[in-house]
Order: sequence, then C-alpha cells, then structure tokens
Amino acid sequence: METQDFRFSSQISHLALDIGGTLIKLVYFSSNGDHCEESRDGTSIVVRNNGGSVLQGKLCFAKFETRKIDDCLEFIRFNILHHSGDQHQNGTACDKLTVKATGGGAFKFADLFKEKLGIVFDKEDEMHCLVGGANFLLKTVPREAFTYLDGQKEFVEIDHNDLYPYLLVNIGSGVSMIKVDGDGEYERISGTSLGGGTFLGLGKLLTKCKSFDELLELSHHGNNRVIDMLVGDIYGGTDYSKIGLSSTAIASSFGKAISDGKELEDYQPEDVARSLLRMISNNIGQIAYLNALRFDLKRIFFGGFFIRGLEYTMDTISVAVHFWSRGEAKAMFLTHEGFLGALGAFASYNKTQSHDTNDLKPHHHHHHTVQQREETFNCSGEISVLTSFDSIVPDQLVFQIGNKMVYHSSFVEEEGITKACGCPLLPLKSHIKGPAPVSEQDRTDIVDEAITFFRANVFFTNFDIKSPADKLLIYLTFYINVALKRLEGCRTLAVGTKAIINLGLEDIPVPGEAEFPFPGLFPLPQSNEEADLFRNYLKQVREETSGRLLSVAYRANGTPNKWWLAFAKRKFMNVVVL
Ligand SMILES: Nc1ncnc2c1ncn2[C@@H]1O[C@H](COP(=O)(O)OP(=O)(O)OP(=O)(O)O)[C@@H](O)[C@H]1O
Ligand SMILES: CC(C)(CO)[C@@H](O)C(=O)NCCC(=O)O
Repeated sequence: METQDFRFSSQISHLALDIGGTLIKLVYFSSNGDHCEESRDGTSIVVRNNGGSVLQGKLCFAKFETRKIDDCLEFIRFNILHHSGDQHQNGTACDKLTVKATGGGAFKFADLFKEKLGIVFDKEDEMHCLVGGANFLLKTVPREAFTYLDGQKEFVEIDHNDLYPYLLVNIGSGVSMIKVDGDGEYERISGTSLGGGTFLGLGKLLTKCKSFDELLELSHHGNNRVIDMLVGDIYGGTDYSKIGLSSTAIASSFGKAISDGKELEDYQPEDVARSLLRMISNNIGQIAYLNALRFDLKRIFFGGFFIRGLEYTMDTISVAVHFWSRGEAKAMFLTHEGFLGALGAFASYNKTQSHDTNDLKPHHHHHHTVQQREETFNCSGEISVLTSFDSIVPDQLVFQIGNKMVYHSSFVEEEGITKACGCPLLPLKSHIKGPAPVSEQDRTDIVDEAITFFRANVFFTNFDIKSPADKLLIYLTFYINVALKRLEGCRTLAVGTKAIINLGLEDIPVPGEAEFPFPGLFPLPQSNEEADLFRNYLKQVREETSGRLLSVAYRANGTPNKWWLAFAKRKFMNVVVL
C-alpha cells in the first residue's frame, strides 16, 4: 500500500461534483479526526454525532476546467476523495464511494469516473441541485447574498420566512433562469444560450487570449465606448430623453465597428473584451428582469462562475435590472456563486443517508470570528464553524480550522526505545544504514506519518507536542518542506533525484548547533556520542523520507505531481526554507 493511501480516507466525506460544460466543481467535507477534545471556542469546527463523539472539519471547494478532466481525476485520486470516510477509520479498506454528481458531465463522464476511480455517480438533477445549493446557502450562510450598486457591496439579511418566490439566474456556459417557490419547489422558466461560454468563446476568438482570467484582465483595462455605439454617437452627443436614454447609454453593442471602417486588428483587445463583457452581462440582466416581470418576482439572485465576483459584471447586471425595472427589482449575488450545483449535490446526501454523521443540516453559530468567508455546516445536531481559509493551490480554497498542529504521531509508547536528545529513535522500514531499528514492512512508521500528515501539518504555525515522537514529526515535516523546495524546479524524476542526493550530502546540524532549525525543541546532547548518534539517526531518517517523497512527488512516468510540489512554497512554523 502506498503511504498516502490512508492519508485522508478516514477524514473525507461527502464528495460531490458538478460537471458543467466548462468547469468541474468539487465540494467535500473533511474532518480532522473524530474524537477531538477541543472545546467549541470559535477557533475550530466541532461536530457532534448523536453518540456524543466530536468531529472537527472543514469544507473544501475546488474547480477544474472540464477539458482538463484528467487533473480533476488526479486530484480526487491524490486526495483519496473517492474513499468513504465513515466506514474506514483504520485506513485499511479501499471500498469506493457512490458519489453525488450533477451537471451534464454526470452523464457524459460517468463511465470515465467509474473506469479511472471506481466511482459510481449517484446522479442528481442539475436544476434541482442549483436550487438546493442556493436555498442551502441563503438559509445557512450569513453574509452570503449581497447587492452591488454604484461600487457598493451590501450584504442582504435573508428573512427565512420571506425568501420565496425568487428568480435564480445561473450563468454558466449557458444561462438557466429558475423560479424558486420553496425547498424543492421550482420551475425553469427561461434560459439563454448567450452566457459565460459565449463570453469566453467569442473572447478567445476576438482577442486571442487563452484563458478566462486573461480575458477578464484585458476587459479590466478596456473602454467599451471605443466599439459600442452609444446613443450620443447617433444623436450628436445629446440624450434621447423622451424615451429615457442618456447619451452614454449603449445604443448598439459593437455597433461602431461598422462605421469606423476598421479591422479587428485596429482595435485594442482590451476594448473588445470590455464591450463583450458588457454586452453579455447587460443582456442577461435584461432577460432576467423580463422573466422576473412575467412572474412578478422582486428578487433575482445571480450565480454561476461567469460572475467571479467581478465588479464590472455585477455592476452591469445590477444597472440593467435596476434600469428596466425602474428600481422595482433587485439583483443580488452570492458569495459561493460558482458552487450552487455542487453544494446542492452535496446537500442532497442529507436526503438519502440516514446514519448520524452524514446528516448535514444547516445551523447557525454566532460567536466566531471569521477572516473572509464563513460557513456553518452541521453533521447531525451540532455546529461546525469555518474560521479562516488558506489557498493551497490555485483554484482551490481550503477552509482551515484553528492554528494548531492537528495530526500527532501514533508512536506514544516509549518502552524499549533508545533516545538521543530526547528524541525516540523510532524504527524505520528502511534498508538504509543507520542506528534505527528495522520496523516490520507492513507497519506504518514515522516517515509514513510525516508524509501522510505533511500537507495538513505544514499549515500550522504552532503546535502542541503530545509525545516525544511528535518532535520527530515536526522535524520531518520541516525536512519534507526543505526537500520539496529543492524539488520545486525539477521537472523530471531524474533531475529531482539528483537534487535530493545533493541535499543528502549536506551537513546535518543537531540541537545546540546554530543551523538546527528548531532551537529548544530537543534537549542538547550530553556527549559527543549522543550528538553523533542523533546526527546519524537524522541522516538515516532524512534519506528514507527523501526516497519516499520522490515516489509521491513524481508520477510513475517521471513527471512532477503538482499537488505535492505546490507545497514547496509553504512556510512551516514560520521557518523560511531556502
Ligand atoms: N477559470 C475559468 N475557466 C473557464 N471559465 C471560467 C473560469 N472562471 C470563470 N469562468 C466563466 O464561467 C463559465 C462557466 O461557469 P459554470 O462553471 O458555472 O458553468 P458550467 O457548469 O461549466 O456550464 P453549464 O452549467 O452551462 O454546463 C465559463 O463559461 C466562463 O465564462
Ligand atoms: C444546458 C444547460 C442547462 C447546461 O448546464 C445550460 O447550459 C443552459 O441553461 N443553457 C441555455 C439553454 C437555453 O435555455 O437556451
């Protein structure tokens, strides 16, 4: 069994996927160990099941481009998201999950996921999930909905008794408009094919830019008046006030291109991107308003990844809704705009599973401090609070709890184990020469633990040492950080191996020497023999760690595994690794 195979398998549950035309969205709940002693003091997520045991957890979001579906498969495989948490506490089982999936890709890619990951999709209807996700957020997460007008973002208090009916406009590749009358009560009343896919598709053709972010960045610096024909252009600079159009209103999107006698190359791509964004956003705002009007809906919530919290987009949509409704209807946006479908699929576990910890219900929690986003999620009766988040890799937000090292070594039994500098010289599954006793090959050793827990522990800037073995875990976490830093630029396993061999040739400081990274962590050696014994042990354990690290940081074909190498940039315990 590979070391990482048991890493998060006992902590991840409720993976849900929304596989759309452009993006794949992932949501999963990750608990940090099931019998957490920490009190609910606002710095940790605490979830109790009916038996009274406690789960700490975080809610993780990730997204991938659908055309790069292999990245998504690899991410799921690497993080072992496809293994059920609740049944496999010991990490020995390898049963696969039935995973909630929605979006067109739940159909299109079902066979691929089954073949590559053994995942069987439990398909949920896309519209149902969008509504489920929106209701879940609006009722559960404080400061989820907000208005955006005149550059001002204002959070909207949601009155649970006065939420329905509302119009949900999901701007993905295409746009769906859904009238929502209650939980599970909805009707898709309209849609438009001029959506996020149109913006990105036309944008790529017209500006030659490669990505959505690039296109957004371009649009940020552009001026739509260069290409859009304004009312003033037609009316000689004056308003057409009789019908309520100011001179600066757009009379015809891209309309100037016909009269200017210019070619595409004569325009700045920035201006093209700006006009395009304006055109799509305006059009959606207008169609949304017309549909709200059809059913007398006053509130319109906009979601989907097209919005991306972009001020210009939100402003355009808001102005369109405000303008056409003469201030009657309100455009509102959602903080988790892009994850409605995935959250709806995630929340749908609630309906189909009955055992305790899978019972996800919204619940409010009031006394926590929150850095940026906050969520409360409940697994059966108690409260979970996310207090801060950190970004591991681009496109992935991981909500992090508290600031204490949470994974501890299981090697608490010290009997019969030699120590040097207060550090137990724990057995290793190693053939490398050194003072470590040889461990049985099928048992977890401290190197397995260090690698397994690394990506969680590297986030923490302080720790509480529960046993002397934890000190070794801290040292190895630091060492893995050092080794990853050396691997950072190494594009092949061969080059990486060389870098690691060179690292192995460097002097190894021991406590009492200036270069030792954690002064005070270990007692100083009492003799030269003790210093040498510890140095030799550290050399052996470092070498062993290096070998196993190479096998996780590079794939079988010798190319780097970016999910691992992304961690080279982390600072562990505020120690800067060079
Ligand atoms: N990083 C990104 N890469 C590609 N498109 C992005 C990105 N970020 C935002 N977008 C925009 O979001 C749109 C996709 O939004 P979303 O993920 O909500 O829809 P989808 O589920 O893929 O589509 P559909 O529901 O129509 O199948 C894209 O068309 C694009 O306009
Ligand atoms: C086809 C879906 C529902 C797929 O998510 C979406 O892309 C969409 O709503 N498109 C608009 C289709 C229309 O109503 O014209």
